[in-house]
Amino acid sequence: MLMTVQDFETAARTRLDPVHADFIAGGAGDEITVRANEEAFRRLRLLPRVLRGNTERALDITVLGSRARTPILLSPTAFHKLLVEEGELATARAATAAGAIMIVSMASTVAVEDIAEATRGAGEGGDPAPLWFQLYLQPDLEFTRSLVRRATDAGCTALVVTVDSPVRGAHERDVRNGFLDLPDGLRCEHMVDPREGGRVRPIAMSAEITWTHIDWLRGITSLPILLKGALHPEDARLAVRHGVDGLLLSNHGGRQLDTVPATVELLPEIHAAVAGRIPIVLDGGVRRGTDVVKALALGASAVGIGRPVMWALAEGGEKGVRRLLELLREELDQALALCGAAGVQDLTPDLVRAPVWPPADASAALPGGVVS
Ligand SMILES: Cc1cc2nc3c(=O)[nH]c(=O)nc-3n(C[C@H](O)[C@H](O)[C@H](O)COP(=O)(O)O)c2cc1C
Ligand SMILES: CCCCCCC(=O)C(=O)O
Repeated sequence: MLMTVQDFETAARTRLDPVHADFIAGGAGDEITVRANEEAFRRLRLLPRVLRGNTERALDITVLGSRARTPILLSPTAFHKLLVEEGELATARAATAAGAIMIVSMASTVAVEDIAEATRGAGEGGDPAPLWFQLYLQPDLEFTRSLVRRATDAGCTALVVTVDSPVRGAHERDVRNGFLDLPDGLRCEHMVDPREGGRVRPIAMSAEITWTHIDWLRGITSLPILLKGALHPEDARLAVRHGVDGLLLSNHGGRQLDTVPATVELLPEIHAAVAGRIPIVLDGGVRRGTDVVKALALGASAVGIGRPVMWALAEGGEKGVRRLLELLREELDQALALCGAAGVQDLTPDLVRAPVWPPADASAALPGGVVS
């Protein structure tokens, strides 16, 4: 029975090629950050309010003009056709059924136009859930401009620019497994270049990209721009100065620079740096409704999930992802109820505790004055 995100992973692993399971689970280097993301959520404690009389909870959000029925969005993940034949079409239908924002990866195996088409009429009242588009800025600016135009024309309502990848992280599992390219028959649909007779370009992860490129992007689009992967508070402040509309606080699920901090640990500092001027979405290690509550209480406007969607897609295609999103919604609603909250807007930092035990002034009272 699939009751938790962990159950989806366990079930998916029985069906998946172990090489593909490693591609999903893996991270960079020693995978210290992969583990840190989940551990950091586990370390935090919730301190609920009581007797608040909230019989129903509001889970809906509006972020950068995009309305969603849940604060849990689908972070961009590559290559869904590795897992099921329909690939991103299945994911997108499930997202729209849940009223969840899906961020389409630039490395998706279905084109954004087809993904948008698949979501039409599939949402509540016929409205599709919002689609956002993730970009790795390519040094070939004309090619990047054509991608922005495609995403805009397809109806995407925000651009998410991944900035943590001047080079690709060291995915040692993939190297050991020899998983260095997509199998025959699959391709990154957005990298097909009509100017070059339909050649499929490699995705450039380029160290040439600077804030000047962000200014350039700001100048060619009126869509909201979020930066994904800026972790330093000074870069968060620079993002605001460069006209960026939001941050996706992410360490790429531990797949880029290993040993960076867990995102939820950075959240208070980043929240203070942007000082409410732009919204923050957080991803990395979100596996439970209580994790969503913790991130929102600490200042995130929404959270993203990456691997859980991949496991659910591998386990059961569109149905699997639908069930996953329902499950997380149920967990979130229950956690809100137990916190005494009427909805996500009621979540405040005082509901979260990072335990330091024993407290400094109490340690003298322990037997022998020992600090454990
Ligand atoms: C298999 C896989 C593929 C990913 N592909 C992309 C991608 O194409 N673009 C991107 O910006 N991030 C990508 N990410 C990172 C996710 O967007 C997200 O930051 C991360 O998965 C969140 O952590 P979580 O997996 O612990 O939820 C990928 C992650 C995984 C696991
Ligand atoms: C060279 C293709 C890279 C696809 C990007 C996928 C990604 O970001 C990941 O973490 O994997």
